[in-house]
Amino acid sequence: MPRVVALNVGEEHGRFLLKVSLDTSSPDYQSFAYRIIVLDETRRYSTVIPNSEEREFLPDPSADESNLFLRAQNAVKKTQEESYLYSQPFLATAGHAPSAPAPTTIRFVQFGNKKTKPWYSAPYPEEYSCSRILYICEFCLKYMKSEYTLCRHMMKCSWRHPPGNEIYRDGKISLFEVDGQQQSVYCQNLCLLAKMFLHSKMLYYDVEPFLFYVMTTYEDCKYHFVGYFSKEKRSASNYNVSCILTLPTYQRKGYGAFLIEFSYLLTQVEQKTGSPEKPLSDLGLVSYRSYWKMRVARCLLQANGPLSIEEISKRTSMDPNDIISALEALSILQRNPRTNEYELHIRQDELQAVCNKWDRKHQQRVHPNLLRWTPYIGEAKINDLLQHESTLVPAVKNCNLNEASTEEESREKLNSNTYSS
Ligand SMILES: CC(=O)SCCNC(=O)CCNC(=O)[C@H](O)C(C)(C)COP(=O)(O)OP(=O)(O)OC[C@H]1O[C@@H](n2cnc3c(N)ncnc32)[C@H](O)[C@@H]1OP(=O)(O)O
Repeated sequence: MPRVVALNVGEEHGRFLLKVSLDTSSPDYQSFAYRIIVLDETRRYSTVIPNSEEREFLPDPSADESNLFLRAQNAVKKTQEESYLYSQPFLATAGHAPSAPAPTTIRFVQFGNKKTKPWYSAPYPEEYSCSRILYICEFCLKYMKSEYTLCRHMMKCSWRHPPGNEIYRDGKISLFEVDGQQQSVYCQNLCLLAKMFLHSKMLYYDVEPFLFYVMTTYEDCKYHFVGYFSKEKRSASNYNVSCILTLPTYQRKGYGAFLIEFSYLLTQVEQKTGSPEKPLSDLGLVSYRSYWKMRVARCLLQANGPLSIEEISKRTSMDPNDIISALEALSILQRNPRTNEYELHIRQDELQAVCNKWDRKHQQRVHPNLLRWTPYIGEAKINDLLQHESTLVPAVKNCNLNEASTEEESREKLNSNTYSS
């Protein structure tokens, strides 16, 4: 009888399975290099992978294997109960996230044609958390348990880009703005995906107050997902990024820096200053520190007169605290030990070196003239503006008053008049 050397349990297509790798040194199995046997609830071997025609060579399971199966089945049932608890949305959004990561058996994520190992567990529904490989459609972000389901889905899925407005395009790079309120399922799926690469992420289901900026690369007539950042529609704390992610397969290619630069461009258009939501992850911190250093160095190099931190903040849209941290990182801000006062020690060649290094590493830059975007103002504000506009344009107002019976109709008419002219 071959010796069991490894096992893995899970549920597939409603069947409870035990996958066992066998020691192939047994004489009966000499011709087999490696195999996985799937034992089902009836405790009979039901499938042999990879060559199902070799099934006839397999003996019935031994008592040991059957016991192993029962023990594993109980263990998995317990894990499923726990993972169900952690997957409850109210726990995740009410700030009661578990201190330990939720139990999961997901070892790989198949995203498009790329397979990645997740870094952390995400609260996918229990039947998905128990899959060894989670299959995700790279366009609509629907998650599935088997490759077969994904193949069937890909034949039907007509999405070829994120469900929002394309607000930036530069060659193959595009950015789409997706509203969490209008595309809640897509955005929830995006948050679950992000959770697999972020330890501290808390938002999974309450996506309505956020806008999502999704970055894609265009290839084979499709927009392939690269990364994204989310942003509160109205942030009381002046955060301009809530969560940022580059898919691991695209990391360390400059896309993260591009997304950061893009987020500051939006803040600049809004005529505000902003900062990323805290706490930052380790990777978030390295990426932001590197960007802040370059941005402040460039601002100082371009200055042709005295500059205050407030003025740097205005020019860069950065929060003053982040500017101070960048000045310290550039060793510009120093405390005079004699006077105990802070002084700026600027060396142009060092600042230039910082900028040159950044330019060499980050070929893909954000070009503000390619942005097609107006800041989010919300439906209530649009209604206010429309009302205000109707008092400013008497001709349109008269036309509406004559023809429209309700306020809503008159707004619709005003809209169609404004756009058709
Ligand atoms: C507000 C928040 O959301 S904080 C959470 C941030 N997000 C995460 O932690 C999710 C997982 N991580 C990620 O998605 C990515 O690592 C990101 C988004 C943080 C960075 O994306 P990337 O595409 O890798 O960024 P990019 O290639 O532009 O590199 C940015 C800088 O970080 C550095 N960096 C990126 N990854 C690493 C790494 N693994 N080790 C060391 N440095 C790294 C780069 O060297 C670069 O520094 P440089 O400008 O001095 O060369």
